Amino acid sequence: MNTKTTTKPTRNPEPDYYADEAELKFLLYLRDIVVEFDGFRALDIDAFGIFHNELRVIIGPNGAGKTTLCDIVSGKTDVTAGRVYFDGDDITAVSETDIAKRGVGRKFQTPTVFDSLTVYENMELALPGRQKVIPNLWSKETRDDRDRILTMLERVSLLQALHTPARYLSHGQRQWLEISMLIMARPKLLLVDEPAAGLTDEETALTAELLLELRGEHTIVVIEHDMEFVRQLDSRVTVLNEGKMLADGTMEKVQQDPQVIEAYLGR
Ligand SMILES: Nc1ncnc2c1ncn2[C@@H]1O[C@H](COP(=O)(O)OP(=O)(O)OP(=O)(O)O)[C@@H](O)[C@H]1O
Repeated sequence: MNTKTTTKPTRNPEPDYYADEAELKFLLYLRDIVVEFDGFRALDIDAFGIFHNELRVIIGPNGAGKTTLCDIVSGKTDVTAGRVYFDGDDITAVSETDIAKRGVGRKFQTPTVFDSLTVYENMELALPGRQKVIPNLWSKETRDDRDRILTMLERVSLLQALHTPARYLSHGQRQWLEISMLIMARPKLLLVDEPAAGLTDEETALTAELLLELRGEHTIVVIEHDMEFVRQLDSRVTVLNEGKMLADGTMEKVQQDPQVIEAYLGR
C-alpha cells in the first residue's frame, strides 16, 4: 500500500550546510528524521549517511523501522520531520516516481518478474525507457543493450536459462533475475529487502557474492535478518531498534554491543 501522502515535512528546511555536507560526503544522507504513524514514532534518526559505492547492511528486530527507512528514501512514505538528501539534492518532498528516475532502485522481498516472459524478455523490459513503449518486446534493442543484458545474465549464471519462462526458475534464480533487471536501469542506489529469504545455503552464498561484486559499481543498502548472510556480506552494519540507530560498525563489533544483544534477546 502506498502510504505517501501529500503532507509536506513539518520542519523548516535545514540550513544549506546540510545539503553541502550531503553533497560532499554521502550519496544518501538523512538528517533529524522522524516518521510517525498516528502518533506512533516508527523512526527517529539524528543523522545517517551512506557513502558512494558502499554496501551497507541494516539489521534490527521486527518492527525496528528498517522498511520505513527504505520507504522514506524511495518516497513511498513521507517523513513527519527532517530531510532526506540524495546525490546532493534534497528529495524530502520528491515523489516516488521522480526518486526512482533520479536513480533509486528498490527490490522488495518477493521477486516481481513477469512469469510468462522469458529471462531475456524480462531483461529487455527492464531497459531504461522500455516501460513506456507499448510493443516493448517487438521494438529492437541496440547491440549495446543486448551486450549489457547478456553480460549481466552471465554474471548471475542465467545465460543457460535465456529463453526459459521466468515461472520455471528457482526462487534464487528469480531473485537474481530481479536484481539483474534493476541493474539494467543503472541505479545509483539500490535498496534490497531481505534478498536471502527462502534461499538455500548455496543460493545465499551466491547472492552475497553477487552483491559484493556489484558494490563498487553501485551503492547498495541491504535489509537482512539472516545473520549468516550478513556475515558473508562482510560490510558495515547499522542496527536499528524501535526506530532508533542502536549501533553501527562491523558485524563483529555490533554483535558484542550489549545494547544490541539486549534488543535481540528482549524480544
Ligand atoms: N503504514 C503504517 N501505519 C502504521 N504503522 C506502521 C506503518 N508502517 C510501519 N508501521 C509500524 O512502524 C514500525 C516499524 O515498522 P517497519 O516495517 O519499518 O519495521 P521493520 O524493521 O521493517 O520490521 P520487519 O523486520 O518485521 O519487517 C512497526 O511498529 C510497524 O507496525
